[in-house]
Formats: sequence, structure tokens, C-alpha cells
Amino acid sequence: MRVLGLTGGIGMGKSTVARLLRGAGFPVFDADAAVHAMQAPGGRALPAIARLVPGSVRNGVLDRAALRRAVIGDPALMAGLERIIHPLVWQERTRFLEQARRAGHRWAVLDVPLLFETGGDRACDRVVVVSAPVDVQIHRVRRRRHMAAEQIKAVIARQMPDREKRRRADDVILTGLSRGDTTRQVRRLIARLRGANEGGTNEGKGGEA
Ligand SMILES: CC(C)(COP(=O)(O)OP(=O)(O)OC[C@H]1O[C@@H](n2cnc3c(N)ncnc32)[C@H](O)[C@@H]1O)[C@@H](O)C(=O)NCCC(=O)NCCS
Ligand SMILES: Nc1ncnc2c1ncn2[C@@H]1O[C@H](COP(=O)(O)OP(=O)(O)OP(=O)(O)O)[C@@H](O)[C@H]1O
Repeated sequence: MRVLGLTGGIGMGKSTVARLLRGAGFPVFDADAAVHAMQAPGGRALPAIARLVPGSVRNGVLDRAALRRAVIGDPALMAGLERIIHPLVWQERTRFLEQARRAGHRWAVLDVPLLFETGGDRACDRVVVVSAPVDVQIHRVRRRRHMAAEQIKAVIARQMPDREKRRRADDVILTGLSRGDTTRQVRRLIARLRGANEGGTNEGKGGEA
């Protein structure tokens, strides 16, 4: 089984591409969803977060907006949060890959926003970067989340620049145009992945997703 990394900056359209891949039968690990689950009531990360940011967890419930406000603009606190979260995400990612391998999939997808930043790309056979112009990116995030422009810029500033991500990518999906255009690019990507499955000595054996 081979591993496809899927990454991109906040609001670039990663989840949209992940959904299309899932719809085509690829198993997809969603790192953001894993983070949300471990921060939900009863989640494994809650006790450590409550110690890191006192007052952020009340009656067993995490106030995400309060946590976001506390860590954005405080690099040391954000690093502390990442030290709690990333090893747990790594464990779940390992379990996901084992399951996908056992199920006989040819490709498994890791949808991870900080794939390059955390060195996760080293575990991937191929990396797809989802990208759009920065004004489109900011507009999308503003529309969807209750985040001030300053907060959005602070998150983007913590991420590897989009240009650098595209430079490191094996494939780039540009989501600045219509949804139909994004869908067509993903179809072409899937065709390339399946083509790679079928031939080539260094590309492995044939098969479905
Ligand atoms: C800071 C938190 C509370 C903000 O929560 P919120 O609901 O606003 O955002 P959500 O979790 O849905 O993340 C949305 C996007 O923000 C970006 N982002 C999240 N965490 C980080 C980070 N540490 N550094 C840079 N960008 C980040 C990613 O692009 C992500 O897709 C939350 O993102 C968090 O706990 N982050 C730390 C864990 C982490 O590094 N997650 C990234 C995936 S492994
Ligand atoms: N052509 C397009 N391709 C992809 N997404 C688009 C397109 N046009 C508009 N969008 C919208 O852009 C928004 C951002 O997409 P998505 O949620 O997939 O991003 P993301 O990278 O997963 O974001 P985040 O990092 O914030 O979770 C969505 O609301 C999506 O519907």
C-alpha cells in the first residue's frame, strides 16, 4: 500500500478534495477531525489542555474559541498545544494506516494541514498540495469561521508558505476557480494514481483505491 499526503493552508479547499477522494473509494485520515474528537467532551487531550490553558475547559467542555484566542499570537503556548496534540494524532494516523493496509487498499490518504511542518511528508509516497490565491483563501476562511482577519493572518503566518508547499508537491490542485474545475483536477489525479497502480516497477502492483 502507498500513502498519499494531502495538505494545504487553511481554507485552501483540502476538505473538499478529501471528500472527492473518499467518494472515489480511497480511505482518508482527517487530522483536523481527529484533533476535534480528542478535544470533544471526554476526549484524550482535554486533561492536558486544561493544565496548559487554565479556564479553557469548563465542566468537561473545551471552549475552542477561547483556546484559539489564547494560542494564536502566543507561539510558546501554541507550541505547548502542539506538543500535546501531535503525538496523539500520530498514533491515530498509524492505526488508520494499519487498518487500510489490512483492508487491502492500494492507496491511503493522509489529510493533514501541517503535513510538511511536522515532517509527515516523509511517510508519504506522494504529496498533493491544494492551493488558491491568498485573497481567495482569506475570503473563504472569513466566510466560514468567526475569525478576525488578524487571526487568520496569524494562522497563515504559522504555516509553511503556500509557494514552498507547491514547490515540494508532486501534484498541485488549484481551487481558485469553480468547483467543477476542482472536481476535474481531482479526477485527473485519481486517474494518475490508478495508472501508477497498474504499471511501473517502482510503482507497485495493480488494483483499486
Ligand atoms: C488552535 C485550535 C484550538 C483552533 O481551533 P479551530 O476550531 O479554530 O480550528 P481547526 O482545529 O478546525 O483548524 C482549522 C485549520 O487551522 C489551521 N491550524 C490548526 N492548528 C494549527 C497550528 N498549530 N499551526 C498552524 N495552523 C493550524 C489548519 O489549517 C487547520 O486546518 C485548533 O486548531 C488546535 O487545537 N490546533 C492545534 C493542533 C494542530 O496542530 N492541529 C493541526 C492539525 S494536526
Ligand atoms: N473551486 C473550489 N474548490 C474547492 N473549494 C471551494 C471552491 N470554491 C469554493 N470553495 C469553498 O472553499 C471553502 C474552503 O474549502 P475547505 O473546507 O475544503 O478548505 P480546507 O482547506 O479544508 O479548510 P480548513 O483548513 O479551514 O479546514 C469551502 O467552503 C468550499 O466550499
